[in-house]
Amino acid sequence: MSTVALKDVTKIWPDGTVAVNRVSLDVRDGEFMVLLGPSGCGKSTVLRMIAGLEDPTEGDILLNGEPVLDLPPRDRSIAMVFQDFALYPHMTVADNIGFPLKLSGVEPGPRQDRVGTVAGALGIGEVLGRRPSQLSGGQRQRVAMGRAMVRRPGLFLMDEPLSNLDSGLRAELRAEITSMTRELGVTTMYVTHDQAEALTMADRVAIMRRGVLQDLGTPTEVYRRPATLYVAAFLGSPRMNLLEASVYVHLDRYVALNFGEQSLYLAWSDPRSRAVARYHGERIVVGVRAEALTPVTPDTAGAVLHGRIRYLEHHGHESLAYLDIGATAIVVDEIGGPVRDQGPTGGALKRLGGALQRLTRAAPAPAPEDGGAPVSLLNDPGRHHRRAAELSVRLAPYPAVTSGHPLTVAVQMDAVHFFDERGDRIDVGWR
Ligand SMILES: Nc1ncnc2c1ncn2[C@@H]1O[C@H](COP(=O)(O)OP(=O)(O)OP(=O)(O)O)[C@@H](O)[C@H]1O
Repeated sequence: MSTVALKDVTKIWPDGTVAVNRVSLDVRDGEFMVLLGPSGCGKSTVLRMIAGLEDPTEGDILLNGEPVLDLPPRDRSIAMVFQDFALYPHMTVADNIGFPLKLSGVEPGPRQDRVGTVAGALGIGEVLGRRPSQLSGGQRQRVAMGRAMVRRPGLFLMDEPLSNLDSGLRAELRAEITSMTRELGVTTMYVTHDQAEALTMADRVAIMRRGVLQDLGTPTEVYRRPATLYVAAFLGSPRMNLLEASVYVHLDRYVALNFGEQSLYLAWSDPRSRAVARYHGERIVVGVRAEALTPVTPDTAGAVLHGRIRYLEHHGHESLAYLDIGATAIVVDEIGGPVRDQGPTGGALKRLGGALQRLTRAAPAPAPEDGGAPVSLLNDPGRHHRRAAELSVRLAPYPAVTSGHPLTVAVQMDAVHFFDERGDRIDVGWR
C-alpha cells in the first residue's frame, strides 16, 4: 500500500528557475495519477523529488503518511520507469529484469522464478535470453516495466515511458500499463505531455503549467469543468473554441454575450446569468467545444451562430469545419509549442509560437509568490494572443459543403464555459 502527499512543494533551481511552485497533491492508495503539462512545466521535477533524486527547496513529501525527505531513494520503495528505458545493454533480458532482486540479495533460484512470472505477465517470456539491442521498442519498454515491477514496489513513477514509441504501440502499451498497474494495485504516478494518454489512462489527472498545479480531477471532471482557461485549451481535440465576448446585461431579461458581429444570450431565468452579469461592460472568454455545436438550417431560432467555412479537415470518421464567425479567439500561450498541433489551427498556433517565445523570453521569470497565475489575461499580450476565431464544428465525414460555404450552428448553451480575464473559470454555481 502506498499513498503520496506533496505539501506546498517548491523547487527553485540555482539559476532561479522556479520549476515547481507550491504544489500540493494527494495520491490515494492504488490510484493511477497522471501529471500532465507541456514540456518544462515541472512534471519530471515532481517525480524526481518523490523518488528522492532531487530535494525540494520548500515543502514536504510524505509516503504513507511519513515524511521521506531524509530517506535516500533506495529506502522509499519506489520503482521508476524512464522515457529512454535505461536498460543495461550488456545484460540479457532476464538479467535486466532480475537486477534489482540481485542487488537486494535474492538467491538465483527464487530470482529466476520471479523474473519468469513477471516476464510471462508482460508477454516477453520468449526473449529472456536476448540482449536489449535484439529487441523491438515495445519489447524494450516491457523489459523496463518488468524491471520496475519485479521488486513489487509500493509506488511506480513513470516519466513519459511511451514517448519513444510509434503511435500504434503507444496505444497498445497504454492499455497494458493501466491494466497491469490496476491488477497489481500499485499506486502509480505517470508523467506525460500527451492529453490523450492522460485522459485514457488516469484515475485522476493533475494538470501543470509553469510549475503550478492548475487543475485536479478525474478525466471527465477536468474535461467537462476545466478550472482555468489554460486547462480548457489544453484538453480535447479539436481544442475548445475560446471566444472573446463583451457582456451586456438587460436586467430581468437576459445577459448578452457579444462576439463582435453576433451574440448569444443567457436568459435571466438561467441560473448562470447572475454570475456572468457581474461582468457587465467587461470582456470575458466563452468556451465551447465542437461537440456542443450542431449544424442547423440558417433560419433556426435560438442560440445560433452564423459563419462561413474557412476550411475543412477530413479525418475519415468525421470532418471538421472551421467557421469564420467574425469573432476574436483567445489563444493561450505555451500550448502551441510543445503539444503537437494538427490542422490549420495548429499551423496558426505554431506561427504564433515564435512570437510567444520572444515575448516569454522578454518577460521576467514568475516569482513563486504570484502563483504563476496571469494577472490579466485579456490585457497582457504576453499571456495570450488574439486572432480571428475559427470555430471548429464537427460534420459528417466528407460533407456536401466546401470552403466558403455559409454554415449555421446551434450552440448547446448548457455546455458553454465562462472564464474571466485572469483565465479562471467563472463560477456559475452549478455542475
Ligand atoms: N538541473 C536543472 N537545472 C536548472 N533547471 C532545470 C534543471 N532541470 C530542469 N530544469 C528546468 O526546470 C523546469 C522544469 O523541468 P522539468 O524537467 O520538470 O519539466 P517537464 O515538465 O518534465 O518537461 P519535459 O516534459 O520536457 O521533461 C524547466 O524550466 C527546466 O528547464
